[in-house]
Amino acid sequence: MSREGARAGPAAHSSHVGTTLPRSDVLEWPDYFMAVAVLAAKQSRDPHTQVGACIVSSENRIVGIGYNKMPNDCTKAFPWDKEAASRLDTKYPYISHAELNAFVNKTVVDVRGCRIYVTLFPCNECAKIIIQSGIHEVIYLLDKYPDKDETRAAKRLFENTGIHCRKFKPKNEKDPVDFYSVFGANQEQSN
Ligand SMILES: Nc1ccn([C@H]2C[C@H](O)[C@@H](COP(=O)(O)O)O2)c(=O)n1
Ligand SMILES: [Zn+2]
Repeated sequence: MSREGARAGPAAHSSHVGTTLPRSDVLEWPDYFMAVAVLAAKQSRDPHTQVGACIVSSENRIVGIGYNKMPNDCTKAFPWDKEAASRLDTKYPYISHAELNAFVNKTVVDVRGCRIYVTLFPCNECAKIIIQSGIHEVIYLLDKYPDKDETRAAKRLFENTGIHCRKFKPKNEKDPVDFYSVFGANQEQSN
């Protein structure tokens, strides 16, 4: 069917008001939400890894979006380095994670029963926020650091609390955005 919509023939027309059929080739919800997370990630100033998160209610409403960033007014005052003689001179103690920012930016009081779409598997600190806030499902794009203690601890926390984690699988044939663009060209897509 053409993307411009279609004219209903006499048979098809019987269950529709008017003569023009509604478009059927729309984005599936999961692809839409992960695309929003990817777009949010593209706002990140992290020179190495851009991360996005999108919290979604059981009624498929977006209730929070975030990306990894330095706290407000700290973008220039703190380092972006991954390595330094002291961890205090790296970005890690200062950066505010995408999941935390999505939670801070929430537009509803309560996110219990929501799910979160994230471009990177959550760390243990974000896992704690997810658990404490009552989010019950995590859909992630890439498990980039499966061997890091932060990831392993997050998995333990999720397993222990029954939070369902699953890898995102696009539903539409054509990606609405290049999902893996935030991870660079040669990123492994299987994990
Ligand atoms: N759950 C997570 C884990 C990490 N991030 C952010 C923190 C850093 O900005 C970046 C990871 O940097 P890399 O070690 O790959 O240079 O990802 C996050 O937002 N959420
Ligand atoms: Zn985190």
